[in-house]
Amino acid sequence: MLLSANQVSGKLFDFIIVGGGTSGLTVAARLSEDSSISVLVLEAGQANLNDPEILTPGGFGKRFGNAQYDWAFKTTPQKACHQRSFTFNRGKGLGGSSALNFHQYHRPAKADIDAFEELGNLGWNWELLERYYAKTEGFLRPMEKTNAISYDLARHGTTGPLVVAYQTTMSGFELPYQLAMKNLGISLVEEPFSGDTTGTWLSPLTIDPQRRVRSYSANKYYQPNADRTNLTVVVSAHVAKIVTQLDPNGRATATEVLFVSGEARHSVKVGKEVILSAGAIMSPQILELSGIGDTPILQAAGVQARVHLPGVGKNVQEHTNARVTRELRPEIESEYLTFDMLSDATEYDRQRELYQTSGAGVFATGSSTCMTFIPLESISPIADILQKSITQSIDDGVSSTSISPALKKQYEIQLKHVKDGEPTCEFILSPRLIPDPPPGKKYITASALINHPFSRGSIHITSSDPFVPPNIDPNYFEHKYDLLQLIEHIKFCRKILDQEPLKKLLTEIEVTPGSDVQTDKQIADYVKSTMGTTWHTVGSCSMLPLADNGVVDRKLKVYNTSNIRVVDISIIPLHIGAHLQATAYAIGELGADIIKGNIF
Ligand SMILES: Cc1cc2nc3c(=O)[nH]c(=O)nc-3n(C[C@H](O)[C@H](O)[C@H](O)COP(=O)(O)OP(=O)(O)OC[C@H]3O[C@@H](n4cnc5c(N)ncnc54)[C@H](O)[C@@H]3O)c2cc1C
Repeated sequence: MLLSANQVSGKLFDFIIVGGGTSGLTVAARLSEDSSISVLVLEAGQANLNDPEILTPGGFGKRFGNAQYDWAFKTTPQKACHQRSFTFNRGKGLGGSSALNFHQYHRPAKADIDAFEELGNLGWNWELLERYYAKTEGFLRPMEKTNAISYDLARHGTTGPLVVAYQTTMSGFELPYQLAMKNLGISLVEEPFSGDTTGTWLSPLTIDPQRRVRSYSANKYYQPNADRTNLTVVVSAHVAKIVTQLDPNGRATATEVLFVSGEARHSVKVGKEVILSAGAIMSPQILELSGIGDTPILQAAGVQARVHLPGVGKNVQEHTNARVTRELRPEIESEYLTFDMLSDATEYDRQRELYQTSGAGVFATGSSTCMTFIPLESISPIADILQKSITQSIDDGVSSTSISPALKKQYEIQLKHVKDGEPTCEFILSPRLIPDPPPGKKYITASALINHPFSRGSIHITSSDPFVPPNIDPNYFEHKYDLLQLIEHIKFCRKILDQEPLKKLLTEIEVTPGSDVQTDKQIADYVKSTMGTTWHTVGSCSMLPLADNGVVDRKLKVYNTSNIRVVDISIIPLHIGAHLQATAYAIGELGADIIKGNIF
């Protein structure tokens, strides 16, 4: 049930979950299955329940920058990107980023998950995570079979709360894209949920195909359980700090959580555990505000250190993306659905009406569904040279000690994945010009993503004020390899759009980067000037051994605390080749089972 801050103020709860987002509401739903324990969720944003702006699938992106839904964090100026500051949109309100995301739902490659175990987290491997991915998923078979869709039902969860389904309204580019890829030697993947993602496939989406609405943690994990008397949710409750007591060995035990609602400050008492699920930006911030982090960073921000934990807010990894856009030929454009249509005010209203009356049109669709995951050698003739250069650069860093033994372990796995031909490059076809199309034309965009960056950034507080956002530094292109790879990706995006049968749908006009951008130097400059985030930050509360700068152990317990866990996407220690929501839900499901003592 939803209660006000005053109604819970001063009260005791067994479990207090900070953040009612993707992982947080998953944990809350599972823990409150046991009616003998009390669970409180504190969410900084509003409830936003049954809100058509969230539920309408094609409305994604429109809420960016709107404080009711989006934190809209800003990064520090990025020196390798002409000092640009990037906006890191993050969902605010019940559902968190699952209320703001673009609906794509899929799993990473097996090797990505097995790497968690290789880094010292016994049991965190594909075989285990596969069960929790399935537990979330309520996969629905497509109502109509098309040539572009292939799946193996045995690999999907069909009884989980989250509706996962293929898009009912296709853009029209799905098959031409897959055929173009085939002509480029990239084959179709029969079932990308199997742990083998290498190739081309269509992503299912978290859109309910019957009701044509967003399926997300608030309407699938919270609302069906909202009448449980042992599950309390308070919205507009901005958590400021976890209060801890130290034992003689310096181990911290959470006793209270302080939060601000409106102008008023409140505290709630914790009986068993505090679970941080505030996401990759805010979970490290709350730990640091609570005096858990790297002592010099805490002191500089005016926070008294309680537990010296240097890994907090470090090891930050972020997916990046850059794009090539071409115009659709005017004589065939009426046959294809693109989001560009919405930049025309009359068409926007027509599409809204269409969606409201019949659940059809652009607003019923999610974002891009055409995905490709492949190794660099599949797309670049200089892959080998680039890979030798990054290997050398890592070796040099290790010799000069600029790369720590802990980071070396991560890089060894990354280099092994490169050598083994794991799919480190991602391509997506989007039916639109990104970001803002002029009215009257249609476009398609081939985006290239760097999914396994070698660069590492940080997220740290600079103030003890919980309303001052942390300093977010993704440290883009710390390693030149990340940029050099992206240059090769852009060249391949051009090849994709220049390949039949896609080619014949397009005019000769390349909108971005444009035909005058040809040399590697020009492409590099284009990437630095236009590249975007993929909203996929991980690593800021890494699950790693303490000696390797870990923040949580394999049971997601914060080191040197007795009852504080982090259960969200921030615990991923090494980035994965997938969009993150499926993994955020799986971490929530697995985290709940760990807390219940069902596993480990
Ligand atoms: C714009 C965008 C598009 C994306 N598109 C996709 C996609 O198409 N497919 C995909 O797989 N993934 C996508 N992702 C990524 C994926 O949705 C997220 O990685 C995932 O949902 C994160 O889950 P989380 O539980 O870690 O954090 P969140 O879901 O972000 O939850 C964190 C919650 O904590 C709350 N909170 C934060 N600070 C406080 C505080 N101090 N006090 C109280 N509450 C607090 C927040 O308001 C939020 O509700 C996208 C992400 C974004 C932002």
